[in-house]
Amino acid sequence: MQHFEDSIYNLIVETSTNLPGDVRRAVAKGRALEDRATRSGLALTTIAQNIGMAELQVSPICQDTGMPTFIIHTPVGVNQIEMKKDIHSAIVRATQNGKLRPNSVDSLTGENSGDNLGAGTPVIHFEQWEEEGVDVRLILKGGGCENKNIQYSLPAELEGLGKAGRDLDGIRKCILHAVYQAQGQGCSAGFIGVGIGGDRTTGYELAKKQLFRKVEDINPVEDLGKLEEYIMENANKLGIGTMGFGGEVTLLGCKVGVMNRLPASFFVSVAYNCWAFRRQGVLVDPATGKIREWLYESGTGISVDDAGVPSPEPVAVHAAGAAGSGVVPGDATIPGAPAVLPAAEAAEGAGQPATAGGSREVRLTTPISEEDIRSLRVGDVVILSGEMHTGRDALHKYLMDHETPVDLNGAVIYHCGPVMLKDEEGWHVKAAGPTTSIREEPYQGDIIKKFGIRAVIGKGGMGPKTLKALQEHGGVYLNAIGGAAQYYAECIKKVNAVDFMEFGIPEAMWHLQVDGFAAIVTMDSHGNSLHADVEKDSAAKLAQFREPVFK
Ligand SMILES: O=C(O)C[C@H](O)C(=O)O
Ligand code: SF4
Repeated sequence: MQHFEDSIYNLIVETSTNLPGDVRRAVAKGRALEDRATRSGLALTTIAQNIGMAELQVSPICQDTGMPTFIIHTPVGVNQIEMKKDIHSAIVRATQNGKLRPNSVDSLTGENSGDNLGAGTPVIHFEQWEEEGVDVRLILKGGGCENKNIQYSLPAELEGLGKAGRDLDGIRKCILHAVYQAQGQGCSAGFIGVGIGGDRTTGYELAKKQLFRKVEDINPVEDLGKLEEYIMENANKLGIGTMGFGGEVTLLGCKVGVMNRLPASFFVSVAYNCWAFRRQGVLVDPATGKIREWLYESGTGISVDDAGVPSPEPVAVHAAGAAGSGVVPGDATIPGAPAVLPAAEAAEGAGQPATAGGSREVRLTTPISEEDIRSLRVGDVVILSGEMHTGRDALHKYLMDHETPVDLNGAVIYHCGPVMLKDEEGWHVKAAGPTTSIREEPYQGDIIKKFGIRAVIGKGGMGPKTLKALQEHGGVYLNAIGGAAQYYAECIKKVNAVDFMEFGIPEAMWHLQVDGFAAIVTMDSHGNSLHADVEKDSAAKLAQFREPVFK
């Protein structure tokens, strides 16, 4: 198996950077359902553009390259210990080359191992089979969507849906609830794998295994096929939309599997995967270790455009130059502005009642004044230039009772754990999309006030405590498009400095010079929150699924 390490390295790179054909078709289908002029439509356009950029630059689609999880079938007699060593070595190499983010963190000390190896990482499941080849499948599932996995123990009483019994209809309710509770926080529109039965561990395993099925396959169990079809027809009626912006498309795929259970247990386990659904597989020659065959259709050449035409060449997406803050009315033209903007203008030009309608494009340069922030409203598109600072879990906790190394008055904090590489010239950003902001809810309001921060960028929105602080202090929450790591990396012109490297690369405080960084105001300083509105609205819509369907 001389070439096995190389084969695994290629598998990792392909999985991280090139979204497979079936997933792309699902994204294209979603785009066709969504009005392009709405906020969700614009988000899908950015996602499509990001998919193209990642492939072209052979860089991670999303900065969170997840928990590398391998499922491997080997013929009897193949040395699994050697294979494991090769996998580890390929993981280290992919991390060094910026194809994977260092993602393995000591749960007690918080220390990042730096090479993606550590207790429990990567995850490798071996199984023997009677075929002659070695089948290796890999999924890179990020932390944000992993956090939205959910397990139900039936019978249960479900919010909005009432009683869910130990039958197909109870399972139906669990799945709809799972989609609802994820809101936009797992970077919807998502894919779900569902495991019925098993115990708490094997139920989740079964759910994750469903994610290895092809998006377009047909369930061999007739009842489960009907259930999948029903979910695909109805989950979109929840109106959560891409990134939780509200809209027509919330779910791109649903796969359900079943196994036996104990008489006393009835688990329904749901694995939620973001749109950045990165999984691939290879069939490997057991003698040489060379790749014989790729197991999922390559994404190359498969358009993510709803019209089915080849995607346009990805272009630089930053807004060019001119310094200074200023509010630009929605119909103004900004040369070289991000791709999201022309579509927003088109919406207004056509006078469509898009949810993004009435929004403006506002250019701001850091540090930002309170006056500029107070003028912003939910729905405005902000185009930022100047310096911003990354900060996520470790930094927020730290800042609660420490000082900051840089002046944060008027500053912008970006909830982001980037992929970074260093060479003789210094640090380079390889991928830099937003992380789920709600994790900072316990700290954010206090931190905003303590340091005079004016804007927080992240994804998925924040809660009432932060909203109150934004109102009192004069701040905004800006929602960037989750997973669009190449799109945002392009806006980062320079790494000015870094603090707290001891937190590890994703958690360090990176001081980044940006130009034309576009994000949407989803929480403003007047007490408005798009996230609260969408959650309330989708909760009301969930209740329409209360009555039994599968009797
Ligand atoms: O860790 C990250 O960069 C993002 C994470 O996957 C998330 O969705 O919050
Ligand atoms: S940021 Fe979004 S797209 Fe990336 S791994 Fe997390 S949930 Fe997935």
